[in-house]
Amino acid sequence: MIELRGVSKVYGQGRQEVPALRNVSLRVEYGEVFGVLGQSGAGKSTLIRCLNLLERPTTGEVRVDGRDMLSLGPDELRVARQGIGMIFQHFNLFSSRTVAGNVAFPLEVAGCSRVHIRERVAELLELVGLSDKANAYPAQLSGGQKQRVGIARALAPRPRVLLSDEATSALDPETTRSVLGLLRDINRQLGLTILLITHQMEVVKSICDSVAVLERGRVVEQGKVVDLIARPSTRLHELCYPTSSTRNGVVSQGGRRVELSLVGEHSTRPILTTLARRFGVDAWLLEGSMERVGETRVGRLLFELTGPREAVDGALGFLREQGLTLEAPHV
Ligand SMILES: Nc1ncnc2c1ncn2[C@@H]1O[C@H](COP(=O)(O)OP(=O)(O)OP(=O)(O)O)[C@@H](O)[C@H]1O
Repeated sequence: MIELRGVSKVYGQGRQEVPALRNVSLRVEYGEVFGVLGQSGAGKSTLIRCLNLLERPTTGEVRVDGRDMLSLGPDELRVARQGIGMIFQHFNLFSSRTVAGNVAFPLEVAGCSRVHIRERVAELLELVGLSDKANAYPAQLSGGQKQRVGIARALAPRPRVLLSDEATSALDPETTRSVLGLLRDINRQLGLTILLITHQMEVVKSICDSVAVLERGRVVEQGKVVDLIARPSTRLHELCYPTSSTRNGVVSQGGRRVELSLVGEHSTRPILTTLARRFGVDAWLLEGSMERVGETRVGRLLFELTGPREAVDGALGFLREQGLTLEAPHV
């Protein structure tokens, strides 16, 4: 659906050159919610702007919905952009237009009839839960409501792709959750592909199917969110559990230290009790957490096993056989 191949973007010239993207390749499948996670200055805005060609890459290829974006002439590009909706951190609403007027705007630009516009606007306001605010002005709305108007406006021309530029960064945690929930519903109901850029791990955990981690203009990691979070050696895991004691060292029981990720069904089993019963080892819990990543429960346990060497080896072998993601950091 969206593909970047070897995309680089350098701003400025000569000694003023700033490389914002370095050889970025990524692939977003149809119907996915794909997150690009990165700190300030990582190149996220540049990346999203290279997708709809608000910024032209210095080198590389950009494909959106089967179109080679860099080969399009001005008219074709205008049509292609109608298939790409966008929402923004600061909403970018017209303050002099009502909610309905804001949502109607792209339809007016596209030359749609008044009747069609009226019907479509009503339908969209219902979708985002703002039917009762049609005649309000942006200044009379909360941040979350403003972003809902932004979403309705972006969806008006029935885009195939929605780009979200830090859409929840200016919102409080509860409003963030409700706007993310709306995006997830829209993704499911309309089969809309969503690419969002964010610096918030919570956003990735709550709605993204896949993620690319961007650091200093490079994609350092890319894949399914659950798979990456569950593997202790990944950057996403490290970002997700920043205070992990595996590296800092906690009070040791002198045993074999194990870090375990429990995904889905595995997270519901009494794993430590099983080890104790079956192998006669003691499991000393050092750290643990259980949370939702999208709709999957993902648990993380850090513990030490003590007991006779063969028993500990047996317990570790058992964990491996169970297909549990297992890492035994050096003690
Ligand atoms: N128009 C420009 N001219 C020169 N340098 C730029 C321009 N736009 C961005 N940059 C530089 O490119 C790099 C990436 O910037 P970009 O805005 O893409 O990052 P970002 O991850 O979106 O950051 P933030 O989250 O702070 O918006 C930064 O070093 C930035 O200073």
